[in-house]
Amino acid sequence: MVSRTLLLDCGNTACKYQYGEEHGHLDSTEAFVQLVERIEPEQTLLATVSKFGQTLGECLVERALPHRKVRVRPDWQGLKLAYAEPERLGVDRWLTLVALCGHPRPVMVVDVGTALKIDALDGGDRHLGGYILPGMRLMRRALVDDTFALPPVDQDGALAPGATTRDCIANGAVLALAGAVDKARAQFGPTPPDIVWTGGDADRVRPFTAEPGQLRPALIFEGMRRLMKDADYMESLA
Ligand SMILES: Nc1ncnc2c1ncn2[C@@H]1O[C@H](COP(=O)(O)OP(=O)(O)O)[C@@H](O)[C@H]1O
Ligand SMILES: CC(C)(COP(=O)(O)O)[C@@H](O)C(=O)NCCC(=O)O
Ligand SMILES: [K+]
Repeated sequence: MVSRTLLLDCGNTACKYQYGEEHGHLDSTEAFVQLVERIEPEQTLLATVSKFGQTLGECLVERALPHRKVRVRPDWQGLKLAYAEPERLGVDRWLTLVALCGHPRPVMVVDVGTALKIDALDGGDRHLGGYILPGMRLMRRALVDDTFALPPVDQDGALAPGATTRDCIANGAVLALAGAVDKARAQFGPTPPDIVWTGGDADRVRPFTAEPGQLRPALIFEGMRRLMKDADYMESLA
């Protein structure tokens, strides 16, 4: 069943899909319609935190294509969420925790997308809370939008102090995000957690942190595949 299920992970910048061995990005509803007409999935599992993802959900309804939308379940398989209102946690964040559930040591996930999200588990499937920061592009764009003199910057950054405006901006974002990740690690208790990285911009930050950790680009899909194996959970979405 999993192999004939189309998995969609719609973030605020990019909508990613997996279908068996195939994966890619979808940047329009037309591209989405072409995809489903070509592959004819048995069903679609949609995880979205974006308007575009919501539109794809409507598109599936209009075409009467079988689909389910991932919802946060506060007590999934003993995964205890730190939020008093668990349903407020972004499904993308929850899916990274689902993927890491059962990790035998404290572990911190760093998801570098539109926003940079940090969440940690204590090694016993208890969520210790997290952080939400502007991601790489948002951080740079905020400077352009709210100043008169600062230009848009596209180049990759590094940790060294800049000697041009562009380098100062590019490297400032790297410094802020890599620094935040290093600082966050110390907030999750006396045992420094393992680090797992995901998100489209992970490799723009990861090389500049103290601990390289592990890169798992498809972590959200790993979470979705785990949920697919849980018939009760899938049933609860129907
Ligand atoms: N094919 C691609 N399309 C869009 N963004 C991409 C692509 N490949 C890498 N990226 C990078 O990934 C970032 C988005 O990361 P992602 O984790 O998908 O964010 P979100 O889940 O918030 O949409 C972009 O800012 C861009 O730098
Ligand atoms: C924090 C987010 C905007 C991140 O979105 P993304 O960077 O993946 O596009 C998303 O996880 C979200 O809408 N969360 C709901 C609020 C929360 O998690 O507390
Ligand atoms: K995301």
